Amino acid sequence: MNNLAYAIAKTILNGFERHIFLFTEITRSAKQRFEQCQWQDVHLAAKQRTDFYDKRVTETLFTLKQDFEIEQLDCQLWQNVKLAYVEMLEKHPQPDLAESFYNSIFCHLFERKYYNNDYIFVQTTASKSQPVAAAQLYTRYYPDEKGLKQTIYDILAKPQFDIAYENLTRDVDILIEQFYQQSKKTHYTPKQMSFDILDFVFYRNKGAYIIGKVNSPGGETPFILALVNNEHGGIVLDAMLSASEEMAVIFGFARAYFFVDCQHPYALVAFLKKLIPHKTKAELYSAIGYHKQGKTQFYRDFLNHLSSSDDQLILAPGIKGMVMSVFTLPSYPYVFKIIKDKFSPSKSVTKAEVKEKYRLVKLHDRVGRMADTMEYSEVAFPKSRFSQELLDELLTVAPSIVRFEDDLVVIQHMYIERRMTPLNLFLADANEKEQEDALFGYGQAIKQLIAADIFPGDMLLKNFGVTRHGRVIFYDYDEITYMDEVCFRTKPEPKTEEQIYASEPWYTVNPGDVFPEELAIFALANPTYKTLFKKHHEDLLSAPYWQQAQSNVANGVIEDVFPYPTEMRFCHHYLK
Ligand SMILES: Nc1ncnc2c1ncn2[C@@H]1O[C@H](COP(=O)(O)OP(=O)(O)OP(=O)(O)O)[C@@H](O)[C@H]1O
Repeated sequence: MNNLAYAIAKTILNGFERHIFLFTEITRSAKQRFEQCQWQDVHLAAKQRTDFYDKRVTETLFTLKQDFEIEQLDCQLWQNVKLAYVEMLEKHPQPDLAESFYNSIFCHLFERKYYNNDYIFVQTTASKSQPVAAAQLYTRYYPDEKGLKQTIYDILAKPQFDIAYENLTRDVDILIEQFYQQSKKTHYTPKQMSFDILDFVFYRNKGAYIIGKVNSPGGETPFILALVNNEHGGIVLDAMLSASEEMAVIFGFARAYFFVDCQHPYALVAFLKKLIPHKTKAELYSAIGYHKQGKTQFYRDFLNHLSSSDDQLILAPGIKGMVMSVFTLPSYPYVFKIIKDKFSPSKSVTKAEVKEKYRLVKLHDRVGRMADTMEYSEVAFPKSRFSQELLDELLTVAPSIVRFEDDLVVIQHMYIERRMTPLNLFLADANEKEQEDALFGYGQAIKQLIAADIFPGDMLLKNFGVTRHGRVIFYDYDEITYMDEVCFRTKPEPKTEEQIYASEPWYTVNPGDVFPEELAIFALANPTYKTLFKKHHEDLLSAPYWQQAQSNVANGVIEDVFPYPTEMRFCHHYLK
């Protein structure tokens, strides 16, 4: 192997290792933030960590350009760089992530035509790595040895929290009862059971989660145990979830990423995939904070799906966006969103501002109410897979970023996110019970977003989607702002005839003024929807609710958002 290739490969690996070092450091400190209720710091750390990867890529590119004067691709040299890198990864604990980092570097340096396995890791070589297979991820407990309760105490003591549990006896009794109620597979004697518990606590927002499974002759019962801090120096077991749908919601694509101090994400993702089969590996990588790896994995999955399907990419059902053009592959549950070259006159944002808003959402706590997006550059699709209508549309609305290369359509920049059913379409097809649930969810989504310092801007029904779990999620980010950028007002009462019949507002309206009562006029014009919405969220139709939310945000109040139904909380068993 030539020395130059080796030196370049080593520089890239050094950049990656610095990334892992800093990522691990900030991830590890999540335990302390949980114990000490440092909720503002939790958000800050989440924001900072999401940015780490891009920062390390930029630094590494700088070093490479400076040390090796890289300009044009030397084919032989870079094939050797990849070989040297593969060799270096043989005993590496995170070969999968290191490969993605390599891809990021290469793709920043050279053109798309070289993005193949000679130069980058389109396909991974990581699964052959030994250390990953040997990773110690979980501890097996046998309740027969010390008794059921003591075993559960041992499991809960393992994280070695610096603060005590508020009332362990009470919580463990409820926990045992919950297992009994939720899963028949746990109806066995301690002698017949064992528990596999992941050695890492998952931290996110104000919660901590212990994840594992019960093994018994009846089969496996995967579960997630949610812990919260009572903010008076005690930890409380808050809920136990064992239904796979509920577990999937905890790992949902609209949540912030977990902080999990695991040095073997490849093995952890494989373990989680068995517990929550609904989730793809890509989603699980993202959920544990490796969102760039999630992106790599998503693209691999998507290429596989493309080669094993034959349906056409089409415009996404629903009302067309004024800023984004959105398309989808019916057989794949994602949408592809591109920013149009020109926006409708009613939109005053610029392309750069739209990108900035999407970035804000990536870094902000999404509180289970904003879809996560993956941002891609230079994405190539086979031209034969586009419907003519879609191709015509893209070339009309975004010619500057769509081009043809041989039989490919290459899109210079796009976002990819989970496909949902637009709320306006969902409501049109729903029965009254489903409509009520969805409108309840719509109001909840708005309440949780504003409590998390996100003013959604455009709250029309078409800007929200309904997931397959029935959750309502916001996905139109071009008008969002922080709460202190708006002024919530009540419309003044008209007094004179002139004012009553005025076709334009007779009072002054400043930029940033918002009249919450207008939500009922614009978003809820349909009287049935308005009535159902008002049943649960009448408060959202007047300014004081919003002003209170705004002042809470300004005072640093961070509300609890539980990623599970409130009726599952253990406190219902002892608080009356
Ligand atoms: N995740 C998704 N799942 C399903 N459909 C979606 C999704 N995201 C967007 N759409 C569809 O594409 C349309 C336009 O998307 P979006 O609201 O993001 O664009 P926009 O240009 O920002 O909209 P607006 O004109 O309201 O500003 C939506 O109304 C919806 O029909």
